[in-house]
Amino acid sequence: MEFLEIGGSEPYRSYWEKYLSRGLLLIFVVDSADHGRLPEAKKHLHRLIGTNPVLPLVVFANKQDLESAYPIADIHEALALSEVGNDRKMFLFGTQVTEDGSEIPWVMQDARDLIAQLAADAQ
Ligand SMILES: Nc1nc2c(ncn2[C@@H]2O[C@H](COP(=O)(O)OP(=O)(O)OP(=O)(O)O)[C@@H](O)[C@H]2O)c(=O)[nH]1
Repeated sequence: MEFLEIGGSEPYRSYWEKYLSRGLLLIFVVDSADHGRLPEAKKHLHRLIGTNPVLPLVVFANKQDLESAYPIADIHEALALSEVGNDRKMFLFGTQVTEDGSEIPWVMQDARDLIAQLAADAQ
């Protein structure tokens, strides 16, 4: 399985749609503590998934270790995930990673298994 990580900053955004058309699923990572940018993340997410009505979507609400992080329910609301529709498989995980990557939380392992399954189903 091949993963392509495309940065979220402005200069990289033009690549999103280009590569998405060749992808088996979309993994969209947001910073749960960056409250100010969630509306922008929501806008881009909905624009992206609007190009393919059935592409499976996995959202990582990352940085859950930070005190200021929005809980999952708030991320769900902020990204308007209830508007994603019933034709698409959609999953939302609260995630966090350690700085040196030494610990892989169980939720990441579950997410990995799910992603592998979704990719296999899409092939
Ligand atoms: N506390 C905490 N910090 C994190 C977590 N994940 C990433 N970081 C830190 O956030 C900073 C930015 O991480 P990047 O992954 O480079 O940022 P990014 O937003 O993905 O950058 P682009 O790929 O350019 O969009 C780094 O200092 C990471 O160590 C997390 O779960 N918790």
